Amino acid sequence: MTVSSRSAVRVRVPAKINLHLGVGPLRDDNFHDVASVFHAVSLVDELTLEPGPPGIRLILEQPHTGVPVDRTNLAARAVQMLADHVNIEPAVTIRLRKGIPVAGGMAGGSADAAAALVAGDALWNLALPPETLHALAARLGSDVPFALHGGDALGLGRGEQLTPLTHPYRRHWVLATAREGLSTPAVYAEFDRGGRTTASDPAAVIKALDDPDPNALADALTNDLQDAALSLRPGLQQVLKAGKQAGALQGIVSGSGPTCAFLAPDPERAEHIANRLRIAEVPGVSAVRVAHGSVEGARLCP
Ligand SMILES: C[C@](O)(CO)[C@H](O)COP(=O)(O)OP(=O)(O)OC[C@H]1O[C@@H](n2ccc(N)nc2=O)[C@H](O)[C@@H]1O
Ligand SMILES: Nc1ncnc2c1ncn2[C@@H]1O[C@H](COP(=O)(O)OP(=O)(O)OP(=O)(O)O)[C@@H](O)[C@H]1O
Repeated sequence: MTVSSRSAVRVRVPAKINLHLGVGPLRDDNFHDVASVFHAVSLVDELTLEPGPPGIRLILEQPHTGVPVDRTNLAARAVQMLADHVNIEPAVTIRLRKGIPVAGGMAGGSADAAAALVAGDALWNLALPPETLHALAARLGSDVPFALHGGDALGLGRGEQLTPLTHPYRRHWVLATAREGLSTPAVYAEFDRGGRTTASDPAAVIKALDDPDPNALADALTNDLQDAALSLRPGLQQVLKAGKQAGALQGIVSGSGPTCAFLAPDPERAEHIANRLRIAEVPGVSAVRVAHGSVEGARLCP
């Protein structure tokens, strides 16, 4: 198919934290049913898509070990899937600037896939309905649909069946990223070895989102994968302890980890906690960053 194409488009896409991650038993398709409360935070990747030579070329704007630059990159896979869907031979260059930690439990690759779908839709003037983009996103990965939508949402099934959760409150976070990533399948496999069969109920976190008091949310934060992540990376116990000592209301492993997310009462105290954590120099922590949520999902930059 021949398409009219713009010169270049740029998309910003956020990371996620799971405010609640309830995990059920392993399904026949080797995924787990989850009850996830997703929360998009202001740590972003930027993806630019521009016309290029035939094929899909990917350029990382800063070198990143662990991020593939071939067709296995989730952004390249998303562009290919979109092109196949509308019967286009792609001829594009993807430029990726990563602000989301790699293999950090913050859905960085998923974010790039969502950004690539939005960028391809715009570059090729497709104007696909949101349901089509959502369906393509779900085929790319369980966290990809949420990266398209952003905000706060309950995710059921593999995490791809989304119900938006609306509330007026901004939350303040300190994120301690790790020097070394954790593999999501490895954390789920460790969870299976634990033999747990009942997923935690997300009701308390959903209720706490409607409460202006951040202590309510702090008390409700839950991650059924946390013990598995801690068993694979025992040093995270020390990170969680250091965040609490630095003044966080609560600390939690983000998704499959190893990033730890700490809830702060307000922006000033988030900065203060971040500074104290930096000074503490906890082993294994590569960076400490402040973020807020929720923020919107993958969106074109003006
Ligand atoms: C841990 C979370 O980030 C929480 O939001 C997600 O559940 C993981 O989502 P994701 O990285 O998009 O995962 P996918 O790319 O769909 O799947 C990668 C692997 O994670 C495991 N996986 C993922 C999602 C799910 N509901 N159950 C699983 O068991 C499976 O081993 C799967 O092969
Ligand atoms: N665009 C991408 N950015 C980062 N990693 C990618 C990308 N495409 C593919 N990958 C591969 O995916 C692996 C997981 O990276 P990612 O940053 O998505 O992990 P994650 O944030 O822990 O995922 P999640 O929270 O969704 O489980 C990486 O180790 C890398 O091999």
